[in-house]
Amino acid sequence: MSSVDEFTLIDLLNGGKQTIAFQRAGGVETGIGDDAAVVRASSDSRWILTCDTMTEDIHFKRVTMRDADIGYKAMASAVSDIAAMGGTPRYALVALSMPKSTPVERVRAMYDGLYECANRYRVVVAGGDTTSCIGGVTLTVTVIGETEPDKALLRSAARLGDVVFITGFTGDSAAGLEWLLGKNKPSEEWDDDPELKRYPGLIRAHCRPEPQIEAGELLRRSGFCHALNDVSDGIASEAWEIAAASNIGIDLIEDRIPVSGELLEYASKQGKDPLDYMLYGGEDYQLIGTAPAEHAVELQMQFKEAGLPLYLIGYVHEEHSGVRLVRSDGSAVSLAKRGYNHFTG
Ligand SMILES: Nc1ncnc2c1ncn2[C@@H]1O[C@H](COP(=O)(O)OP(=O)(O)OP(=O)(O)O)[C@@H](O)[C@H]1O
Ligand SMILES: Cc1ncc(C[n+]2csc(CCOP(=O)(O)O)c2C)c(N)n1
Ligand SMILES: [Mg+2]
Ligand SMILES: [Mg+2]
Ligand SMILES: [Mg+2]
Repeated sequence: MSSVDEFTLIDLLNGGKQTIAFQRAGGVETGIGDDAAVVRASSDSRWILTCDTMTEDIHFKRVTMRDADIGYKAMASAVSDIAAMGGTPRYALVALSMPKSTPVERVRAMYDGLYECANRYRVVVAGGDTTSCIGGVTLTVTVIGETEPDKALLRSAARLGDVVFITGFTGDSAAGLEWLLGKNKPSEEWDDDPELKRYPGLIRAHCRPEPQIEAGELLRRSGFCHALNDVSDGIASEAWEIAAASNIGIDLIEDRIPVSGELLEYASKQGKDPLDYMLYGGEDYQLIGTAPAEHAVELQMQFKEAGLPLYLIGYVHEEHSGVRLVRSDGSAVSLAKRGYNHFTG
């Protein structure tokens, strides 16, 4: 396994040409390769299908998340992939695997968090599955969302003449994770430690991410959005996915990428560059996408009216493929397709 990275592995799992033809005949309009699949539901509706897994020691530890956060984030990360398609989440199925020794109170707390998130985004939990397992707790949340025909916002839709936007701060979650791992304190004891109250925004970003459903729906309804992705693996990795799927290049302008005050403070205390967290950290669940430059101001106005932020952080480029970072002095450096990768990271 060590020689296969996560993305190469997924490419090996698409079932080959016959399966793709079978998927098309079955009404799958967008299959493996985007944040979620798009499937014909009726003449005027499309289902959006996605699932996301959170597993102990890979996505969370006792020292990085409270039990209620684990359930909340499992639901939030799956809902986020519906936002990344510009869809409206409707139903969820939840698969839970846990060791026989797991205290029932722990599971209860996880589900309190999971339902809190589901209620907030109006997702109906319609069922699931439960098994014992060897090892830690694993939660897999499948979400079914909805959109209109030809309205799903795909990674492959970026065009020359587009600007690149993002819906909010990135890097906070990765910094929060680093801070919590450094503290190494079981979450039950966080309240007793005043030090842990120093970066509430970073901890919130890591433990209670906010999937950008409202922004995704606004982007869909505006009719201006071309490509869209949610930031689960870091800006660099997600921008690369858009560039590769759309066959274009992307330039990100360093000074335009929004950064939170807490991340600036935290990174400077650690003697680190905040950009490392922003570009390569992941689990931010903001939306990054592209829209035609001539509609950028109007799109920003619509976001302003809705009380939502939208930052223009770059543009689509034809002179290169991949992603570059334009620094303050005007120089452009290639960004590695680096980010969180389950099998190489
Ligand atoms: N084991 C698998 N079998 C079939 N398809 C898969 C499998 N794992 C992932 N996929 C598909 O591959 C595509 C990319 O999946 P991936 O998990 O990288 O999505 P993402 O939204 O980019 O990232 P994240 O998991 O961080 O949300 C999706 O279309 C997904 O449905
Ligand atoms: C204890 C601990 N160590 C590391 C991380 C970081 N991490 C895990 S998965 C992932 C990418 C998104 O997941 P996926 O691609 O599965 O959606 C990231 C950034 C964490 N959250 N907890
Ligand atoms: Mg995604
Ligand atoms: Mg995934
Ligand atoms: Mg996801």
